[in-house]
Amino acid sequence: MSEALVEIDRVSKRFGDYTAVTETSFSIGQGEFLAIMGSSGCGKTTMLRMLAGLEEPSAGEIRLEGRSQKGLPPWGRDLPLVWQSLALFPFLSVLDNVGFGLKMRGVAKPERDRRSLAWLQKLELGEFASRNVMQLSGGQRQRVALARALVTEPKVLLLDEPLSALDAHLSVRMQALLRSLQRELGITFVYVTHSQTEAFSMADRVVIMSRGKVEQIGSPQAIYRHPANRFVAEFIGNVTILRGSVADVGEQSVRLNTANGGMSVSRGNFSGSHGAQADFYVNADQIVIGDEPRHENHVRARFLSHKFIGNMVTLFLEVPGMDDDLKVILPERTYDCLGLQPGDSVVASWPAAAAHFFGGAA
Ligand SMILES: Nc1ncnc2c1ncn2[C@@H]1O[C@H](COP(=O)(O)OP(=O)(O)OP(=O)(O)O)[C@@H](O)[C@H]1O
Repeated sequence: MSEALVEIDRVSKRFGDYTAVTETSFSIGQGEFLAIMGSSGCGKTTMLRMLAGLEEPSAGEIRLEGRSQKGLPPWGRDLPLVWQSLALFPFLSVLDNVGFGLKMRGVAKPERDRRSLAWLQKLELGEFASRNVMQLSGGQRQRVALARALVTEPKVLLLDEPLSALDAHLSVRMQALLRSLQRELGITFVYVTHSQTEAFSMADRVVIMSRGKVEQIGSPQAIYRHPANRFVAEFIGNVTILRGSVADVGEQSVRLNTANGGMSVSRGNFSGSHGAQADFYVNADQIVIGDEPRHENHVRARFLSHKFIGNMVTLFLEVPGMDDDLKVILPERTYDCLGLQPGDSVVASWPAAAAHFFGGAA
């Protein structure tokens, strides 16, 4: 990670008896695009509001460029917040909405208008400058909100689900715009979202939170391939979790006895010993389906159902002795070639390299 711009140092937030964020620490790098994800109510927005100065931490400290932000009001920070509801002023023109932050900072009208117009042009909204914001489309308003936040040239931009009210097509366009803008400006973005697609397509690193705690921080690839624990694996949803007792620890792989026979798992930095119970996960996109086993780990399964995600298909297979369905992700074409019908019997197989222990990636 690049040099830390923001440090969240053992920060907690309590609302009465309820702890929304529990002693959380992580740093955000200069110019980084950081996405925060997690189940509903896990404390994402509270974290963002503390960064923005809309809530004070109950304990711990937030530092920007090494300076404590304690007691600083939102307008005294370099951390503006753009959120889903936008909060544009309906009675002001587009230009005056964008210039509002500059007005609060005492910038004179001609300079304010010059800078606001430059941002509107950058976001392809120049022709709408004199319009009332209520006469704009959802996507245009979203860009006005962005221009309003960026006009003060903040060090960090905080975004709370800014695209959730947009339709899928517009959301994809806005994702591309946000990403290129962030790269071009070199501004640090902290982006709260429910959408894995948004987080994984835009962010340099993703923070996964659950019940006020950070479960994992890492690149989208690292989180996708090596979830740190059961929560992250289930949240991301691209693996099947299995359990077995250790039969043999080899150099490259570990042999386990499971309810479905012996299975080999990448050893990574696994340190358990013979007889120990261990959870492991199998990556859904590394499982092969056919009539015969093609890899050393294999189970006979019954095809239950499928779900399209873009041009990939997730298959759900029932395997006797397994608590959860076995998930398999295939390209749509491969799935079509298989011609599967619900109830069909198949063999699913995977190499040891497709199976890992939690937190065990070498
Ligand atoms: N002002 C408040 N007073 C009391 N409880 C609050 C307050 N703000 C948030 N909470 C509680 O803190 C927890 C975390 O809320 P937060 O809004 O940060 O969650 P979130 O992860 O952003 O959720 P969502 O994805 O649903 O928006 C929730 O249980 C919420 O009810």
